[in-house]
Amino acid sequence: MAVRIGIGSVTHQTAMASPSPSPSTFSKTLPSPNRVILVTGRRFARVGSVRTHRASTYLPVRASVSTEGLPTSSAASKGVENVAIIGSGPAGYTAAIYAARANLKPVVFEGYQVGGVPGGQLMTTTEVENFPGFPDGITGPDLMDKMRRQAERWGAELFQEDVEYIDVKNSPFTIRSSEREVKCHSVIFATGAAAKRLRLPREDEFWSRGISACAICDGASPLFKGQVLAVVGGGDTATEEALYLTKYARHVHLLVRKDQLRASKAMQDRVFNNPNITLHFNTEAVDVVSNSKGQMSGILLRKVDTGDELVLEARGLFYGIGHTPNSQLLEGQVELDGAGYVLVKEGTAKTSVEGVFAAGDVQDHEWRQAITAAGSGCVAALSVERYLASNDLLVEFHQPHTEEVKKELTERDIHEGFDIALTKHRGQYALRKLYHESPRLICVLYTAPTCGPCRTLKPILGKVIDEFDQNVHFVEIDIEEDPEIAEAAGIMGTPCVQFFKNKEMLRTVSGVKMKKEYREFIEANK
Ligand SMILES: Cc1cc2nc3c(=O)[nH]c(=O)nc-3n(C[C@H](O)[C@H](O)[C@H](O)COP(=O)(O)OP(=O)(O)OC[C@H]3O[C@@H](n4cnc5c(N)ncnc54)[C@H](O)[C@@H]3O)c2cc1C
Repeated sequence: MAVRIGIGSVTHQTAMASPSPSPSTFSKTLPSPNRVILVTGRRFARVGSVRTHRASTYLPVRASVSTEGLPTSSAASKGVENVAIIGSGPAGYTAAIYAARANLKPVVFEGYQVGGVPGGQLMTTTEVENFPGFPDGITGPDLMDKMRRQAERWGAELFQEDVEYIDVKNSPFTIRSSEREVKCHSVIFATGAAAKRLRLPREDEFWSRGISACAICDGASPLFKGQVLAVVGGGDTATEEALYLTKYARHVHLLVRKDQLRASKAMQDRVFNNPNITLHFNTEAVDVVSNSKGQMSGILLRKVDTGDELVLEARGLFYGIGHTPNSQLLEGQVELDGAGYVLVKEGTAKTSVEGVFAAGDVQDHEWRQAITAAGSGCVAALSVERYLASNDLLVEFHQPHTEEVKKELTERDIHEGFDIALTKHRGQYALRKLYHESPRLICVLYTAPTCGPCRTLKPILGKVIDEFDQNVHFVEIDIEEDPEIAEAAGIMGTPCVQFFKNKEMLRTVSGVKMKKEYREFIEANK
């Protein structure tokens, strides 16, 4: 049923973002001096809120079509890429930066839903305080956005797609996602690991707001400093997390489901001898409880031997129940350890298969930090370069130098910039104008600056909108810049997409959904 909401007259003006193609050229240089291919490409000048930026892009043309009918990535020598990188956490993007700077033009599968979101685990956290170079800290999504832009700037080809199939038994290797197939001489596997969760009823509500899976990352944050905290688990991870948290917490409770610890004897002794840790055996967490301000205030516990339930006062709950490496695609092809971590030769990124390298948490059950993942991504990319060169497989791609044109938006741009003929817009001024004047279906994306999934959704939705250019209008609303309009539209969280037509609200879609869901709705309502 259609719902009507009122978006009144224009009260505030903001800038618009709209792509305008301008012709340019780029060259792709192959090793032999007489093999230089010049191709006319396109660059897009974007008018953002403060400046215009010209970025070089590779030609958006697919070189060939695979036997399966899927497009390949852009042209490489005989359709075989130097390297495919799977994963877009710190390991994947660092590998992409190094490989791109080595002129390898890496193809990066950033992922979409399987094994995390594009940008990896840090997209799910707020402040990152320990990544070098950011003395005042940086939010996880901002850090990953910077890494992504750096990879893109040096020429990495990025696809927000999950890899569904890999064949590294036959050379060249085959990587297949839902949308394309790539043949490549080498692979960097950087698919990370997911912290195991308890799936408590209110877990999503308090994730990063009281519940965490990383004491080293979050223990010192103001949310937890000086508070009573709890850790779940009985192995080395949980005991280590509990001991680490005693540096910052007022007191730490260790919740163990069994009647004993699984951790090493040395760790057990350290826990038993620490007066700031209270052990609770035969105890499981059932849910978290909150106070009247909506903050986490305790944990509902159940004694597994008696069934008794009680609330333990605590402001934080840390999961120390292990991680699951995202290595399923390599099962049966590359050697994994008992827990599924990719085995690499010590001190290298080399796996049991030549040309297949692994980096980051998927091969590291011990350190699991952004900086160690980034470091191993660097090692993997440099190893790929050596591998390709020593096997005479390396094909170099050179990007032309491009200048960045900065333009401050003037008041006049803002007043006169609105053009209903353009498809993509930004801000409440544009939304109000379109709401009243557009005959097209209007797709509104509500975002927030610190929302990681918003950054995942933006390019995805952008591509779908491009498919329906002229049939749809798109507006992005930053709910911090335009709180009134978000409130009027009843937005409770971001990302959120609303569709309007003829002043009727047709549908609200919360969170990040598969591309086809947006595509099908637009197709049916355009
Ligand atoms: C809540 C939280 C807070 C943290 N805070 C900090 C911190 O403050 N400091 C710190 O140093 N570390 C922190 N960490 C740890 C840090 O995030 C990880 O160590 C780091 O992200 C590992 O990087 P990675 O590149 O190996 O993998 P990930 O970041 O896990 O990225 C894996 C990537 O692989 C992709 N992927 C998976 N499967 C597929 C597939 N089939 N196809 C395509 N792509 C796929 C995913 O989409 C993702 O992009 C935190 C972790 C969590 C969970």
